[in-house]
Amino acid sequence: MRHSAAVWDYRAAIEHTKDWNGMDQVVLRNPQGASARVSLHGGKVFSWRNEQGEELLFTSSKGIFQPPKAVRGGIPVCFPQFGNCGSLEQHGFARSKIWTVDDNPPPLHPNDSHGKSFIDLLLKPSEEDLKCWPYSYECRLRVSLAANGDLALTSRVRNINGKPFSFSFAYHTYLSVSDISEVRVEGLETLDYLDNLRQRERFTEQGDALTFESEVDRVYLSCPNAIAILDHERKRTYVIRKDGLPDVAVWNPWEKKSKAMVDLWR
Ligand SMILES: O=P(O)(O)OC[C@H]1O[C@H](O)[C@H](O)[C@@H](O)[C@@H]1O
Repeated sequence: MRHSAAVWDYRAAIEHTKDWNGMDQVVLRNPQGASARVSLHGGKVFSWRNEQGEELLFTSSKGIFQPPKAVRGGIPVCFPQFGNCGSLEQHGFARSKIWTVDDNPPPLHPNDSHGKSFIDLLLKPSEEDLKCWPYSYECRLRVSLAANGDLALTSRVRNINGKPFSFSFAYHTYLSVSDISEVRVEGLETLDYLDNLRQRERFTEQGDALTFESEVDRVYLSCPNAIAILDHERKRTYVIRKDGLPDVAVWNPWEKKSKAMVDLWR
């Protein structure tokens, strides 16, 4: 008896293109029509759409793309520093560097490859970069879009020459939500957090879910590996799963009078 099966060619689901500014970008698609767009500027996922074509990530309307500035929105990669806890620029330099595509990436695990498209991006220091941060590293970012539309980001940082260094790392994910007063975050209850609005003083979360009535800028410590963001108005729930990253930062700016998100960028 002969068997036949449709073979999923992940390469066919990847499109290399350019944005209006001439910057290289990569579009991943899944068979159901979901997509993710990744810019080589910053290695940033700046669009993630579901099967209905709805955008799931927020990008500032003032975020006109002008390298080397990082537009506020999408999923900026914070490396080798998160926030301003170090000598480097806020959130490190990775989000404003030009990454390259690895044309020969390690394959997906066979049990986890059906209908999945992915791209591996690499960041390595230039001679100029070494003057600011004198460590030889290779940062790999794999962005994958699954058959069910799930988006996954996986990073690996390699020390190239054995000279020790320490770093912090974060995915600064901007999710698109409706009215912020209709949003709640579940999974952070009872946890300790550092409040950036109070000189990083330590508090314990008291509510049964986090809601937003004013500006919030916190780092929750030692979080569970799944949290949920419920958007009641849109009837949409984002479940964020993580592995290997202990803390969760929650930031929502606030325009006091209009209760609208402050739509700024630097
Ligand atoms: O303005 P950016 O550099 O993009 O950073 C945006 C925000 O990032 C973090 O979440 C910080 O805790 C905030 O204080 C900061 O304002």
